[in-house]
Amino acid sequence: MAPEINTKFSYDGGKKRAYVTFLAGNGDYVKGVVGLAKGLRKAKSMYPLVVACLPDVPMDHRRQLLEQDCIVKEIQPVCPPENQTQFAMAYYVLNYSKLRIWKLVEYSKMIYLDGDIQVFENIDHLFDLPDGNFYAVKDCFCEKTWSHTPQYKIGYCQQCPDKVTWPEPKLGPKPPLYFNAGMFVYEPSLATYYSLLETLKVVSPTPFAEQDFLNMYFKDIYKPIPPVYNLVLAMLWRHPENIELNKAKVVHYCAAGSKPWRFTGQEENMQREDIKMLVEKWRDIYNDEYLDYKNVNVRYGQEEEEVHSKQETTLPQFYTDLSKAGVLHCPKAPSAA
Ligand SMILES: O=c1ccn([C@@H]2O[C@H](COP(=O)(O)OP(=O)(O)O)[C@@H](O)[C@H]2O)c(=O)[nH]1
Ligand SMILES: OC[C@H]1O[C@H](O[C@@H]2[C@@H](O)[C@H](O)[C@@H](O)[C@H](O)[C@@H]2O)[C@H](O)[C@@H](O)[C@H]1O
Ligand SMILES: [Mn+2]
Repeated sequence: MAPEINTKFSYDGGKKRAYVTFLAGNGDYVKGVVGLAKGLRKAKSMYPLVVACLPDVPMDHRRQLLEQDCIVKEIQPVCPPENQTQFAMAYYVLNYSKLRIWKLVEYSKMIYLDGDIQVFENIDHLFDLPDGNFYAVKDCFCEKTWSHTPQYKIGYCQQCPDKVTWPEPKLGPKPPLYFNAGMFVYEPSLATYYSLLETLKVVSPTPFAEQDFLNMYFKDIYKPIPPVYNLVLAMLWRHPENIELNKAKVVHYCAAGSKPWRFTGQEENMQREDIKMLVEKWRDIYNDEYLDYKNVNVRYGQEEEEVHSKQETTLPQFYTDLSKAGVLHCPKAPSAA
């Protein structure tokens, strides 16, 4: 039996890096997190996956995560101030607990991924984005879940800002760019962590819970990154002109009825061929036993070679992508040689 090899490095150039996700309850989101762990492995990510678990995550679910080589860390819930807010989804109140990930200061840079996200292509290069900013993909305001907002009411969306002009005289300044909080690149920091918790005490909760809160808190350092890094499924029918499906590196199964582990195809848009293809892509990874941690060690050696040889060739494309997106004004990309 080949010796167990630790197939994940947290360090890169002396700085500890890791992916992190959030798990609550004893329901079926654990399947999402197991799928994410296997997807990161298939994409040959060099960094571990930390799972921030609320106390109500049962031992059996934690065992499944440990078996997939996840780093399981228990976090305490974060409750927003007493409020009468109608959250877009009742369970969003538990999502404020995501704020605990700013306390993971054993890491210098982390990429947060929802448990209903899958990584189909290596995105390790995002860890090399310049420090001091908050990187995430712009969300879309066109789904019914946004019907409470002025932008929805007038048909305005940041994905197509010229379609409906924002009526500044009537509604005041255009809303700042708004990100989807299912995926973001951030730097853990105790100062930020305590500031977030203190600020939360004096901010009234809103329908998109911690996503609204994070957008408000980080609005001055938020830098949009291309939608290939977080394909919010509704974009496929709301803004297909902004999407190149075959280039999506990260897919976020956040549309109603799209969670792959409980997909029935009954809900609106769920009979679309692209949706059914993406659900199958997720299930292929989840059901692939060769991606289980216990089965990959023996093959680790030769695959690692591939990763190293491939690594040098991904950086220039990455810099081109992000400088094109206006995120990075970087000097001439390093030569591929
Ligand atoms: O019962 C739940 C609900 C949510 N989550 C976590 O909270 C994240 C945000 O919720 P969700 O993805 O359902 O929100 P959406 O992106 O669909 O609005 C999930 O991805 C999970 O990581 C969880 O662990 N258990
Ligand atoms: O707690 C609020 C949640 O808000 C976000 O989900 C929304 C958002 O994407 C809307 O734009 C869509 O219309 C909607 O379907 C979707 O559920 C995040 O994905 C999730 O992680 C979490 O922060
Ligand atoms: Mn999600």
